[in-house]
Amino acid sequence: MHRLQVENLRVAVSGKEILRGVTLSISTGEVVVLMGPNGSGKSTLFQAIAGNPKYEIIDGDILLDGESIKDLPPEERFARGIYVGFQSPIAVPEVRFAFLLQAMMNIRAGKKLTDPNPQVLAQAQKIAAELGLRPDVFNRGVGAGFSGGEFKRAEVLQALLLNPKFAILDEPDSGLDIDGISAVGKAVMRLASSGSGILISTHYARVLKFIKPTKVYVMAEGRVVLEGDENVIKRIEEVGYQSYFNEIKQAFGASL
Ligand SMILES: Nc1ncnc2c1ncn2[C@@H]1O[C@H](COP(=O)(O)OP(=O)(O)OP(=O)(O)O)[C@@H](O)[C@H]1O
Repeated sequence: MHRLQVENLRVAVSGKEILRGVTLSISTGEVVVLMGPNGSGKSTLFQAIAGNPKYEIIDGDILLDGESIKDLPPEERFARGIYVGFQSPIAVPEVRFAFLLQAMMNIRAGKKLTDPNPQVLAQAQKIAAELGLRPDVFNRGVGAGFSGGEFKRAEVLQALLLNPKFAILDEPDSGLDIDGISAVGKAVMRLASSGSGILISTHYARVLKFIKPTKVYVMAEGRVVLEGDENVIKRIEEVGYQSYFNEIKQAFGASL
């Protein structure tokens, strides 16, 4: 079993402190859902875990199996088994999607980027069919004219191909049609049952139709303020964040 821990993480962007002490953990095989109002810091956390240098770690740590990875470059974190799918992936139209997938798998296997690896495309085509992703995407540039839903499916496809220790997916359900939500939800559960640890952010309880979380975290103003189970998601959907936070405060006298 592997464990990814975020400990009292404080992160600044452009000199502004956004994360103000985030603590959470994920083990392989778990499906952890991260919720929180707009601007609470979910994407910032994902960028910091990925190692985006624009996100300055002021304090705290990120540990993989007890070892700090916060000073490692993004590619080394990737090589160690952490895959992060972003909320708004960047298009790189000059690189064919099929080439990106082959390069990604080669890097992980310690091979040269350009080494031919025809099995990758065959496997990716199979996964694309499961995700309802049109096969012509492989011959297009990365993100070149991808619709919002195609972008999201392409991110999840990469996670399925890699079967990483940890797949961290920022709102993988946003912008997807009903079939897409179902396909992505099932894919996430399959990834977890094949041993990956999953951390996904979402704004909607509809994911619960397909995803059974082992744990739910809620962020507010740069911190994790609550940990619970899927009932937390259901209640937030019913009453909204502010009323939910008020209910918790009244019940437990907690400061959120
Ligand atoms: N480069 C930046 N400069 C200044 N503020 C930033 C920068 N990047 C993010 N922020 C701020 O950090 C806060 C957290 O943003 P973040 O995108 O992490 O939130 P989120 O929880 O993912 O929100 P959403 O649910 O809307 O996607 C926001 O107030 C945002 O405006």
